[in-house]
Amino acid sequence: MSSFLEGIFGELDIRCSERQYAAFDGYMEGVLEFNKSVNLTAIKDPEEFQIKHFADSVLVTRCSEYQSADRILDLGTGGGFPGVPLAILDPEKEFVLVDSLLKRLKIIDELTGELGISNVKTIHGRAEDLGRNEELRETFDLCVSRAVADLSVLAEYALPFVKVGGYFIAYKGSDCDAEVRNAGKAIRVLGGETVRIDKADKAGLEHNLVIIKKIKETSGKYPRTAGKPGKSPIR
Ligand SMILES: C[S@@+](CC[C@H](N)C(=O)[O-])C[C@H]1O[C@@H](n2cnc3c(N)ncnc32)[C@H](O)[C@@H]1O
Repeated sequence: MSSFLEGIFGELDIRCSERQYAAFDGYMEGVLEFNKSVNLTAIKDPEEFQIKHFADSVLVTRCSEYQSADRILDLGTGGGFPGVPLAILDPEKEFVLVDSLLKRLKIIDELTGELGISNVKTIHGRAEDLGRNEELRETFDLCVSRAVADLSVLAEYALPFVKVGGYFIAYKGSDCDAEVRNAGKAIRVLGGETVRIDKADKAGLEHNLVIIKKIKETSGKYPRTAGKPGKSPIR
């Protein structure tokens, strides 16, 4: 199975050891098995899984903002994306995976434990609550997040976790210019500044990485209470 992934990673100039490929295979098999009883992903075909979950997750490794980060938060990780593939690729970095659904995190814990992926820690909770926890607030070099919320909402979830000088990278669809424009005020109010949008156009992938720098502390007013950012985004 790993030869298919090797082919895609080859196109992306990503190199892995046999052990890492075995971890990717084991994680996919585990997710697909658990997926029979707990909804983790709509993707069931192994090749599509490797493109949309593994290759898509690890494209961020080309960004210098990722390369220089040591402590990384994956917000709304679901079945472990992009956090687990990144943790397999970069065992020297520390990954914290947050989600409001405990069932999904327990599966990630079980699979990463079995596969010896020791640089992953999961935390259960909503971003709006955890973002006020002093042990987490403004402690991450980088926050990444894929398929969680509109950027104006996501900025309120993510930016409180990022250290001043660190980055938030949002995985977005191929056509996200209007979404980024609409989130301009929220990003500014929360202490961020959009640096650039990286377009992914390799290996059949179509997405954008929106790279936001944290340039000043987030006001103590944010994040607002659970549910508020979604109901009335900062505009
Ligand atoms: C569509 S899934 C995406 C999962 C994964 N990031 C991916 O790309 O496959 C969105 C996930 O975000 C989580 N989520 C949504 N809002 C959240 C919040 N406010 N705090 C924490 N997790 C949240 C959901 O529980 C869900 O697992």
